[in-house]
Amino acid sequence: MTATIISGKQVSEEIRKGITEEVAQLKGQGIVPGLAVVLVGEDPASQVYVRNKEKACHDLGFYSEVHRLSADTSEEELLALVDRLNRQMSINGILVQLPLPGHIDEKKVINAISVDKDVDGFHPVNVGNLVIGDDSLLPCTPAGVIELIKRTGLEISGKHAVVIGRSNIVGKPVSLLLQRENATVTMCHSRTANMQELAKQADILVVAIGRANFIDASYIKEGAVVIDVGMNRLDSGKLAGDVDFESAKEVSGAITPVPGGVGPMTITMLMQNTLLSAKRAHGLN
Ligand SMILES: Nc1nc2c(c(=O)[nH]1)N[C@@H](CN(C=O)c1ccc(C(=O)N[C@@H](CCC(=O)O)C(=O)O)cc1)CN2
Repeated sequence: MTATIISGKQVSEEIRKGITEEVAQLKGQGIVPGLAVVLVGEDPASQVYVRNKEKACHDLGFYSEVHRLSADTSEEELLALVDRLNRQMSINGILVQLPLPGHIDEKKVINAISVDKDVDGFHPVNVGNLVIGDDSLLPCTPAGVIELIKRTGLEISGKHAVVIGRSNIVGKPVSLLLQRENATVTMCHSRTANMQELAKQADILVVAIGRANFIDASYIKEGAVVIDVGMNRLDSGKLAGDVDFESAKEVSGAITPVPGGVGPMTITMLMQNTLLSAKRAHGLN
């Protein structure tokens, strides 16, 4: 079987084109979506992601502010900045880049972000609305997974989806979103006894466990859609997903690569959330 390679880069470009057009229309009404990104410390990967978010704002016509704070910034100082951004009219979305240094309580910071500006979709109110199926800002990576499947023209409704991983950021929300799209969802995690047997029943297999190349062809049903959310930096410096791509592509019907699969969708969905938030702030949508 020759698997379709699902390009997150290509889907991302399509979505960004649509966002750029909408932003141009809003500008005609005097509305410019604004995103504030806050980075604490000098984590090299976080610095790259923040630069990419700043570039996305520039490319798509958003107003952007990047607040680069030193690693010894206190929790109080960070909370004061979030409070200021919550009240700043030109800002529609606030994102605090994770992970934060150990002396800062991540939960406290996320809870301090205004629910309406929480473009990461991490605030407990947005998470709760996702659980009960109400409208909310959706977490970017899980929302990106759903967009990727749908825009590739693959069916979700009525399919058996198996999600490997139960993190708050990916596994849990992606399971809820697949269920919302009428998939029947099975969740697996590190204590699941018969993971291989369950995974092999999946029409759609989403993997987010943080273990490089863990899932090979022996976990995959012939023709299944395989979505790899893993991003593991190997000693060689190369990036690897949680799925052994070379092995998995021999049996799957469609598969995302790493890099170039789910990753590029994360920032694009962030821009989409910021646009949505800006429209809502002006009584549109
Ligand atoms: N506040 C947040 N912090 C973090 C999030 C998040 O969604 N919100 N997610 C990750 C990092 N992240 C965005 O912040 C992110 C990770 C990866 C990519 C991406 O495009 N990956 C590329 C490969 C990039 C590379 O070579 O390193 C790909 O997979 O093709 C975008 C965004 C943790 N923190």
